[in-house]
Amino acid sequence: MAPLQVVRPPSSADALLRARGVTLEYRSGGNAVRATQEVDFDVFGGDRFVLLGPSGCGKSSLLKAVGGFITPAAGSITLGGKLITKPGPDRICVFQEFDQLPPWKTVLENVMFPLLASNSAGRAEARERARHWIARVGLERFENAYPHTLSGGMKQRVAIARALAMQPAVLLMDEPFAALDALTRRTMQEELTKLWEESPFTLLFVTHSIEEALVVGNRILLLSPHPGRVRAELNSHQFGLHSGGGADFQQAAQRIHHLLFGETPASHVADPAANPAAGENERIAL
Ligand SMILES: Nc1ncnc2c1ncn2[C@@H]1O[C@H](COP(=O)(O)OP(=O)(O)OP(=O)(O)O)[C@@H](O)[C@H]1O
Repeated sequence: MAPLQVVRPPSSADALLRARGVTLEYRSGGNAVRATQEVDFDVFGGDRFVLLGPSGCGKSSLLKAVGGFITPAAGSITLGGKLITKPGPDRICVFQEFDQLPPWKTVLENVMFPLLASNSAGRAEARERARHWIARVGLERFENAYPHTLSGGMKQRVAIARALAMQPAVLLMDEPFAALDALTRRTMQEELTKLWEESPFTLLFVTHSIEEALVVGNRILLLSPHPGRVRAELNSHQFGLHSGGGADFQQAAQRIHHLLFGETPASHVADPAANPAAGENERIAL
């Protein structure tokens, strides 16, 4: 195997979102379930940052903590230097479930709703912003449709329009395409990437698909199984929608698989002499 190169990320002082020593626990009865253990990561403005790992490693829990829905048992998460303690309109989440849209509201009403409910815009502005984003996701002909008349992919487009209309500091996505068929999933990855290319936003994206992580992300945090710990941080900006069949892409996917499920910790694979300051969690270029 060719030696892995250590990537030097921008200084963490410039991070928009910063997680430090984040341990997440759930209590049920007298027992505590530890979901993550001392997780560190930095997300910079305009990153497409992916949390990748096997089922149960705490990806969704980390997203919920960034969303402000759960509080770390230890450690902290800051956004723009401020400690996250509760949900806010600066962090909007798109989920996997198709029923995240109230069925009694039309597409237009669904997209307007959070803008109005959070007092982010008056009715006229909310309408204008909603129509803009509905058009950006290609649903202008469906403004007055109800969710039950839409396909799964169309419902996810509405959820994305609704989230981006809020202009969040970070868009949170929890396996948003996992319930779609393979072809639609690919299309949605393409559309999300295009939206980002047209006007970049900051994305924190959870998936357990290695391929999806490489296509969607520019940086990937690999988490080890339960409780989730940082296994490695990867730079994947060189891959995109059209690299799926390429040899480099396949090799990168295999390396990630090895890092996730192989026995050699990333810190042993990378050449520590190349970056003595990297510490416990190596940053690796694929
Ligand atoms: N509400 C909850 N109460 C108790 N335990 C929970 C709760 N939510 C998650 N857990 C536990 O926390 C751990 C991490 O779960 P989480 O859903 O964050 O993992 P994940 O990596 O997102 O998994 P998946 O890919 O399967 O969605 C698991 O062991 C899970 O059982």
